[in-house]
Amino acid sequence: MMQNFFVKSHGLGNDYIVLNQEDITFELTEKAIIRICDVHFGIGSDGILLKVPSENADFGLRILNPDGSEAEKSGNGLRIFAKYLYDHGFTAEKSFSIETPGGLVRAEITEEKNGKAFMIKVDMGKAIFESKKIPVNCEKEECIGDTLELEYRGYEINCVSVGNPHCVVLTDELDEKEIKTFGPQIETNPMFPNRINVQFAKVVSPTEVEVMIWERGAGWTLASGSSSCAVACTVVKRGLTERNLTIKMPGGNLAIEIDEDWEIRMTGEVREIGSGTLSAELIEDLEL
Ligand SMILES: N[C@H](CCC[C@H](N)C(=O)O)C(=O)O
Repeated sequence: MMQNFFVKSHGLGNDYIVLNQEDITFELTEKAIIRICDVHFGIGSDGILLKVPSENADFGLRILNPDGSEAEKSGNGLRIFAKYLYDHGFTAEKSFSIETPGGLVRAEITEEKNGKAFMIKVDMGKAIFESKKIPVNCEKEECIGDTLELEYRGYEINCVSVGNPHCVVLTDELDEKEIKTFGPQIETNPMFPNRINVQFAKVVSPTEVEVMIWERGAGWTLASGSSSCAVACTVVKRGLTERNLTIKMPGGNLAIEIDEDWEIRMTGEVREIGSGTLSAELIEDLEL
């Protein structure tokens, strides 16, 4: 592949730039990540997916947030990466394993469109509710239905890990202004040693939940796969919905299945936006 070749794709409006560790001629420092993800000084995206070698799976993946931090897992990122591997000739298989810092998952191309991957299913692994494994500073074994006091108000929260950490707030009314105000306060609250992804979720039926997202290290995004999994696990655990449900986000819907031992499967579409090479001038600026 060409040096500094990139592909930009989105899963329901949650967009990522895919790079291959073997092709890049620069060090992917925090500064470089921030610059590449910047919509004005870079390509612009909700993060970078970096293809890396793996000893334990067919492929390896690192997930980098636009603030330069690294995530353990990304649901839309895994679906976008699976499409990249299939469409750009890294595999002819329709099912393969991917190792992430948050665990090993399996991806499957379930539907093609004009010979390219379209619908992708990912076995996201098992939900973890134990506070110390999320991690959440909470005396209780699980942080479900607990109160988090912020400066001007409190929230009842439900915390779960799907490889990366999540804090779910159940609400009757979704308000973009509210999550953009309190999302960052929850994300960075000292209760969460590694910070946390935040979702506000409204149950609309036994099989449908509407969600708004404030992502750790990325802020407001139109969709989030791991957030969808975290919300689904929360509403199932609290007996509010069935185990097979649709998570509806501003960017689109994901189908989530939670089985009896909290294994999670997520299915949804991915679309490629474009591809190209990072200019030498951008690379020069990264090294300033
Ligand atoms: N910002 C997240 C990673 C990306 C999650 C989201 N884009 C998804 O599709 O799961 C974190 O720091 O855990």
